[in-house]
Amino acid sequence: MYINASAENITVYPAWLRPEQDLVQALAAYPPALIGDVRKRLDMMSADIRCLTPGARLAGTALPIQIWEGDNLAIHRGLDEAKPGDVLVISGNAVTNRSVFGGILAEICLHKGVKGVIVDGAVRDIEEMNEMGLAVFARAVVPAGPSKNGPGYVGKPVACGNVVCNPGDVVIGDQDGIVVIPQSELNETLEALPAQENLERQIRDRIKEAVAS
Ligand SMILES: O=C([O-])CC(=O)C(=O)O
Ligand SMILES: [Mg+2]
Repeated sequence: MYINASAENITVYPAWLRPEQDLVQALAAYPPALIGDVRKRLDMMSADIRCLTPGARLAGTALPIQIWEGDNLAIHRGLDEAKPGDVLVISGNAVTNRSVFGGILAEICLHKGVKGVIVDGAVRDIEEMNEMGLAVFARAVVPAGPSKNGPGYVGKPVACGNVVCNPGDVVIGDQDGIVVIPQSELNETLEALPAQENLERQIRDRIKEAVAS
C-alpha cells in the first residue's frame, strides 16, 4: 500500500484464475448491449452506474472489493493484488455521501495496469481522472472524502449495480453501461455473438432497402 495504515482487518481471499487476455479482447470487440442480448438480456448492471469519463470503453477481468460504506482502506489493499488487465469492481452498498475513489487511487491503478474501476458508490477528482485516461464508472460524484479504517474484503464476490460479480468474471462497459460475463460462460457468449450481430445487420439492411425503394 502507498498509505500509512494497517490493513489487518481487510480479508484477502485466495488468488483466482484470470481468463486469457485474448478471450477478453475478443469479447471487448462487441458492445455491452449486444453482449447483454445474447445473455438473455440479463447480467447488466443498474442504469444508476454511469460512465463518468466520457467516451471511455472498458474491458477486463473483475477484481471484486467490498468496502465499508464511505471507507476505502480495502481499495488500497486490493490494489496490492491487482494484475494488468484487471478492473476493480467495488461494492460500497450504493452509499453516495462519501467518495471512496479519486485521483490518487487512479494513479495506482494506471501504475498497476488496471483498466478501470466500477464503484457502487461515489467518486471524486473526476476531471483529473478524465485527463488520466482511466475508465471510471460509478453511481455518483461528490467531493466529500472517505475514511481509511476498513474492514473490507478483497477477492470475494460482490454485488455491484445489482449484479453479482465473481473474481475473474469479464466486465465490459461503454457509454450504455456495464455487462458482467461469468468466467465459465465466456466461450459460449463469444460464440453466440456473430449470429446476433448478423441478425441486427439484416434488420438494418431491410430498413435501407425499404428507404431506397
Ligand atoms: O482521498 C481518497 O482516499 C480518495 C481520493 O480522493 C483519491 O484517491 O485521490
Ligand atoms: Mg483525491
